[in-house]
Amino acid sequence: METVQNEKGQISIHTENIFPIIKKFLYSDHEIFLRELVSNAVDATQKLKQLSSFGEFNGELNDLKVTVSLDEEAKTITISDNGIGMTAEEIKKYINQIAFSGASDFLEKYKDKTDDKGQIIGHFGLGFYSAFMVAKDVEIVTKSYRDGAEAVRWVCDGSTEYELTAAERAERGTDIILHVAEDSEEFLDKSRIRGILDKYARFLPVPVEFDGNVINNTAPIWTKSPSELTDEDYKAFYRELYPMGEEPLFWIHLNVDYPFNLTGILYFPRVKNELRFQREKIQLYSRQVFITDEVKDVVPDFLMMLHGVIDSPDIPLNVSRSFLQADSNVKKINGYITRKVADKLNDLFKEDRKGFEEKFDDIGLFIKYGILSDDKFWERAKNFVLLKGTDNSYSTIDEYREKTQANQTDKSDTLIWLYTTDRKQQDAYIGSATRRGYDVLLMDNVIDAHFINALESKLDKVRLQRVDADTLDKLIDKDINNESVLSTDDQTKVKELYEKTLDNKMLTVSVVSMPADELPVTITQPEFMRRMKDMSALSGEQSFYGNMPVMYNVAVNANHPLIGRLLAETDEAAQQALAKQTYDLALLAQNMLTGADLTAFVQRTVAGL
Ligand SMILES: Nc1ncnc2c1ncn2[C@@H]1O[C@H](COP(=O)(O)OP(=O)(O)OP(=O)(O)O)[C@@H](O)[C@H]1O
Repeated sequence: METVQNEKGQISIHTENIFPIIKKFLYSDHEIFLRELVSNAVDATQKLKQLSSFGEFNGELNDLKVTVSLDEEAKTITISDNGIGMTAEEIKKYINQIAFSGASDFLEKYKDKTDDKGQIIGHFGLGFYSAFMVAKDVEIVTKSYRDGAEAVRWVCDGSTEYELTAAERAERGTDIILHVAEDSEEFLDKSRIRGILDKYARFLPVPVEFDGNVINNTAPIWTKSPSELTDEDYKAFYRELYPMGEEPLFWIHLNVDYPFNLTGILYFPRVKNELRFQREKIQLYSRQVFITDEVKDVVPDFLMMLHGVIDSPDIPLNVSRSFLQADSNVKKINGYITRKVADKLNDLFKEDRKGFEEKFDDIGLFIKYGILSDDKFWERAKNFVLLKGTDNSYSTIDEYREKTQANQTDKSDTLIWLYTTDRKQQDAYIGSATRRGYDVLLMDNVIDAHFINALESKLDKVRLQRVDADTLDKLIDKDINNESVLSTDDQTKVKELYEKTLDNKMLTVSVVSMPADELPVTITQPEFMRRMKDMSALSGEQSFYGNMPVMYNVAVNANHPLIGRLLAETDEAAQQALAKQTYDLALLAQNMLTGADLTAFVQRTVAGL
């Protein structure tokens, strides 16, 4: 039997005192002391369980648990467990030596390597000594599980000296008693401690009791096998994570053990047409201990709008961000998650096309974002990303190619896909296009300006044009010349008349032979310039294109009967009035007639009735 020799000693033979550094360090993150101590307590109970399963511990396990308690009067926080406990020798070995050198190595390594908030990323590794971030004295009262072990007390006042004495403790296990320092009394508050526990200890595998309640779910569903779980389990867990959230669309259960360890559940939330989706909704755990919800770098950027949890002991948590990005495990994890997500989407598409279409308004944004940011994802997604038509039909890229091949291939053998960014505003143009049997895609999502560019660059011989980018004969130029009823001379006259009437350098007038049933005048905005302006508006940055004035083309339909009437008119004022009226009608069709111009138009029209 071991008898405890009372002793005082030096923890470290080094002269450098690490405690002032611990105190100053990670200032805004002092709360993690509780995570470190509670996870040590959990580890102590898990170790006992393991010993028992190996037959090395034959006593009663009883109910393994961790208790956190607060004594506001005595100004202490106590973390107790009924795990393996420690003998005096073990304290000297684990606390004085290993933990101390671990903590000082950690400090040595990371004290200069902080991020812009002055924090160490991941902040793992400080371990037991993080207690001194909030405590002036730390006391350990512990009794080993070993037969006949005696209880011991270790006390340290934040200098490198410690005291080890015999103590009283009825059962095996450990109490870590923190005598809270004056500047940390904020932690002597029930709701504060509860808040910290809820954050870090919510899914720890052993019951954690505080204030008479068990605060954690010891078996969160990501630790279970998918075959044990129902849809309702996944939904219930989502509600547990995000009580305010809408029901998720679907989810992916992640489970790998080679070449890295990772489990988790990723949920697809409903996002609709929002680019400001909520980020930082994925929580990162390491063996059920919450680490952070800043998963940037661990999860591919385009998957950041997913929700859920990832649990991996293989993600290095105490390295700076730039190291994390370069870490080969993190890269593999990124690739794995991207693959799993693509697989899931592909399955959904194959197994339930209708359901996939119904969800597409929600997941389309995300799929398109993935296509834009990750070529590997594009390789998969090109088979299931859907294009939505103004008739609300959905086609895959291949289906759409087939659908439009016959009627929308131009003279240079390029497929022209027409699209609208605003169904209402561009209604007149959509109408003209569909009358010719052309299909028009709906590209009204915030991300579509970029998606359109991506499609053009990834697909061979496909170009996208907004329905109002030019007259239809120019948009899909099949080299068919419509006969003009006007002579070349008359065409010049019409052009000059419109130029004089409109008197605007931003407008380029041309006379074009179009079918007689199209509008007499059409206003179009060239595709390239408009797209550049849209993209620069989306990026919110000042740019060359963003600052360019808007130029429009005014196409006068040579074959429209009104233009014939215009030429026949002998009075110049009447000619100009007609030109102006047809131009205003074109503006009106494009929703561009506003303010005083609109008022004048209405008055003129009323007067003419
Ligand atoms: N509640 C406890 N019961 C039994 N042993 C403990 C307890 N707390 C700490 N120890 C012992 O002290 C050692 C040092 O703890 P410390 O938290 O500094 O490091 P760690 O848990 O090994 O690693 P890290 O915290 O960096 O993941 C532990 O490995 C364990 O052996």
